[in-house]
Amino acid sequence: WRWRKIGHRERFLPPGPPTRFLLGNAPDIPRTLPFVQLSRWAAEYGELVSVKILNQTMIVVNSGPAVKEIMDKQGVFSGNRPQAYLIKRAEGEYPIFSNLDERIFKGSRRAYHTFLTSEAIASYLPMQQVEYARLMHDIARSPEDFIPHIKRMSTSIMVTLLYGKPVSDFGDNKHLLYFDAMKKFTELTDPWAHPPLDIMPILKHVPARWARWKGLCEEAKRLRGAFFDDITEDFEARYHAGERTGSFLEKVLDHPNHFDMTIEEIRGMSRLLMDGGVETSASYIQNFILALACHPACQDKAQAEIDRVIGGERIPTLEDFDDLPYLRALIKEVHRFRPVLPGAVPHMAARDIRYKEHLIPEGAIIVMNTWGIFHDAEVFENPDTFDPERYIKSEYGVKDGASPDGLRDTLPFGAGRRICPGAEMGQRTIAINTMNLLWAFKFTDKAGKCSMDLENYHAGAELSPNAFSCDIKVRDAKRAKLIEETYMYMTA
Ligand code: HEM
Repeated sequence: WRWRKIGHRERFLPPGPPTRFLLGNAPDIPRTLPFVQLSRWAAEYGELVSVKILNQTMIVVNSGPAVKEIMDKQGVFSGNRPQAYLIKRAEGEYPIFSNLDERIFKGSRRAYHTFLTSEAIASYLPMQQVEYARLMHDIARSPEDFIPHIKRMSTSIMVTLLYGKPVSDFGDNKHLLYFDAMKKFTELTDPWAHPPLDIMPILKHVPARWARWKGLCEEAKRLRGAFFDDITEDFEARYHAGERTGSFLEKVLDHPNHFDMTIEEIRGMSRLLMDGGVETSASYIQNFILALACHPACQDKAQAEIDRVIGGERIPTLEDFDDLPYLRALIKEVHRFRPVLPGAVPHMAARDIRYKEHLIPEGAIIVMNTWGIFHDAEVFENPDTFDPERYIKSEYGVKDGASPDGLRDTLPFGAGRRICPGAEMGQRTIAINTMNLLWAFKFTDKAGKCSMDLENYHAGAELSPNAFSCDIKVRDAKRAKLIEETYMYMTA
């Protein structure tokens, strides 16, 4: 009789869409942009929605207050991760899937808390400045390649932070290898593309000729190895020869007992930091440029502010950021309108969790619906309209009379015990690059082809615009000269 219950919603669960025998709601969740469907259900069923995928329960959290109560305040119960056999098979030690009580989770969080503090991040800045300067220089030289230039910058920022050497020192196109490997790797994270191995482990024994996923794991492992082996071996050789650049990994290896991690686990942690930091930052900056091209009035306003505060005689510095309220509003609106991780990264309940009249059972997957929260018409005026002014009118962008409870600037970076450990670093990369780009360039959609419609984004856990082109020109000759001189100075 237990079989007959598979796929059905238990009575004690929060409400949700009708289920089907065995499959539950699996057929109703689209493979592309699933968060749109989750948000429709949020509008229909409320701030907590339960979804069944075979016998697995998924709880979708759709409001700021619910995130605050369930994920932030009860973070110790809601901070585990669901297992992902395919990723583990391809990656080995990789702390994103570790649970809160595991040694590797504790060691890596300790490392983040020690070496990703505000002071530590400030100490990496001189190493990274050259990358920011190079991005402006590269875009000025070949504006049509702005997307590869952004990808190079974000890869290099992280390689420099972690391994103490810019990515171009490993070959001019090394960063493209990383993005190729990530493409295969993210295919493994598409839950609808593979058999449900985490729910039905017996499927792991299917012979390779009938299991496409086995070949995919091997391919992802090979491509990731082609990128990381080189960089890791180079770093370890330099480290053991006594070279010190002040990088994150050096600092961890200098204190082996403090973190209680094996060398394999430390290597896994640095791969995870790369994966956490590279594509997210690159996607955000592409989104930002697309927003400028699509909303020229917002671009004009941000540039007028930059010209007033900074002028054209010097390049912006981080200290300018606090004096640019419109730019800060624009950054927040891009995060709200097109969040890079619209469903964050799934958590799992370590035990039963109560919220109001609801019960989230132990073992349930918990999805923070960042998209749904940011597009809730009860909280945001015209949520489907791009409008940075909402963040000038109110700190969290909410409409008159709506409560900002549970909203915070770090919401796009997740929640609770798993909140993104690179949030401050990511915000800093975004602050510097957005100031620089607005100061340096005019972005124009001359062909009238730029659009932030969702159909121009690719599917997957990450919301990143499809490749697009826009006309990019340095704003004047004085700025062109300064860009060139700064780059020459930084690389001298
Ligand atoms: C635009 C930039 C970024 C965005 C939007 C972003 C967003 C996120 C989100 C939503 C999560 C999931 C949090 C959760 O489960 O509740 C996450 C996790 C993570 N991020 Fe970021 N992130 C960014 C940049 C970075 C950077 C620069 C780093 C590294 C320095 C980083 C490292 C990580 C790591 C290691 C995790 C996994 C944490 C864990 O499982 O315990 N991220 N990020």
